[in-house]
Amino acid sequence: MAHADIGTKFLKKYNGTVNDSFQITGSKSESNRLLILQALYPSINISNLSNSDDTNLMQNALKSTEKEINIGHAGTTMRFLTSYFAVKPNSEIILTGSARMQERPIKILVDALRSLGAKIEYVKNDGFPPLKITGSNLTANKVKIDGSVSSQYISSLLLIAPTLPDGLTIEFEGKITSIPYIQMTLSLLNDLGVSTNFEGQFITVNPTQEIKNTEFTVESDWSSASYSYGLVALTENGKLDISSYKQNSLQGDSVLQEIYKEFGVTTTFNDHTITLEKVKNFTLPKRVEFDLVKAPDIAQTIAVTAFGLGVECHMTGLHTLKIKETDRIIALYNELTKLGATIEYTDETLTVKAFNGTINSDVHIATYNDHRMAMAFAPLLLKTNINIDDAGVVSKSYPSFWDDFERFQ
Ligand SMILES: O=C(O)C1=C[C@@H](OP(=O)(O)O)[C@@H](O)[C@H](O)C1
Ligand SMILES: C=C(OP(=O)(O)O)C(=O)O
Repeated sequence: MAHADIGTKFLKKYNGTVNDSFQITGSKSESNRLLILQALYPSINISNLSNSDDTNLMQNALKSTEKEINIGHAGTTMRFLTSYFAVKPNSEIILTGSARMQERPIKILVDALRSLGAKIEYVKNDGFPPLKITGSNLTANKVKIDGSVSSQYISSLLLIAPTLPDGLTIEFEGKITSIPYIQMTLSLLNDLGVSTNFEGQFITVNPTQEIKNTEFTVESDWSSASYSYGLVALTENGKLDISSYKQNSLQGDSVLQEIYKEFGVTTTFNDHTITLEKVKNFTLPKRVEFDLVKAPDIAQTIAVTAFGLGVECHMTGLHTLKIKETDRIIALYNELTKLGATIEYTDETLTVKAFNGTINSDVHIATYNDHRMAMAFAPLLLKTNINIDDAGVVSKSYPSFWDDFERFQ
């Protein structure tokens, strides 16, 4: 989908107010975990499943009878299916993905599965997809893994762990990254009736044949909500009602509620709807600092909000950003600089310097096949005319993003 003129269209219609309500699709993280669990325990029913590409790819892969399955750009789909197919009886498949997916490392997970007895071979480059996976019975029950690169490897092992004859004990080497995603996986297992224990550098999962709970409702996606926060933050007195959210979320990105207070956006729960509201005449801080090691997916949204408001913003805990849909630190540097920003970065930090000039207009924002680049920059349309290249990339997690966005008119 080419949306090169989306900025011009938006600005022609936008009448200066943001006041609306809409429903955001289900969390792709919860959805993709529950789909794997449903494939392992078929009595599970899921409602409010995500309509994202990544979740559709997961559903299609689980139904597929083909020898080769292509999961496109979907990281969780790739990582979770690797363990799933490694234990699927009588199966032999090639699991592949987009050119970018073939650059996203998977060795840590493959080594862990192989140490448990799995049969996995690299089809092209060692350490990267595509993988040839032959299903087998894994009988070992202990594995050591580096937890500092991606929590998706850990969640992948945890999802199959209760189906192993003796369950599984995972021992972490190094610091554990993106912990809320591991806790989300454990909570869903606990809801199913699987008993788990996470203490220090160890997680233990007990073997489970019969599950207790079969009904699951996916909460809406908090990472997708971040773009509504970004939009409201850039208004004078905007207000948005979005649903369906829970006060006790499994999603680490619900920390947005705290983070956006710093930009003058309040969050109020009313049943399952949250109201985001910009505080009138809010006095912005000069500088903010956030450690995003537990919420890496909202880094782009925050960087753009801070730039749009002229607030200096220093973010740490970003070491995983370079192996996501694109190298997100470089992508942010490139695109914010085009708009006039001064950016400093290292491998794990990014600073947007205070800015009080005029944002450059008629700039093309490149999106690098990264949904979050398109959605994070969109709120800047309240400030200036920009063109978001390849705007259809949003479908990876939030297919109706532009429909929701174009309502603020
Ligand atoms: O488990 C998950 O659902 C996810 C874990 C995170 O990845 P990392 O653990 O690689 O940071 C996150 O960035 C991704 O969007 C979704
Ligand atoms: C990193 C992301 O997804 P994945 O790793 O699942 O491709 C994301 O959605 O921001």
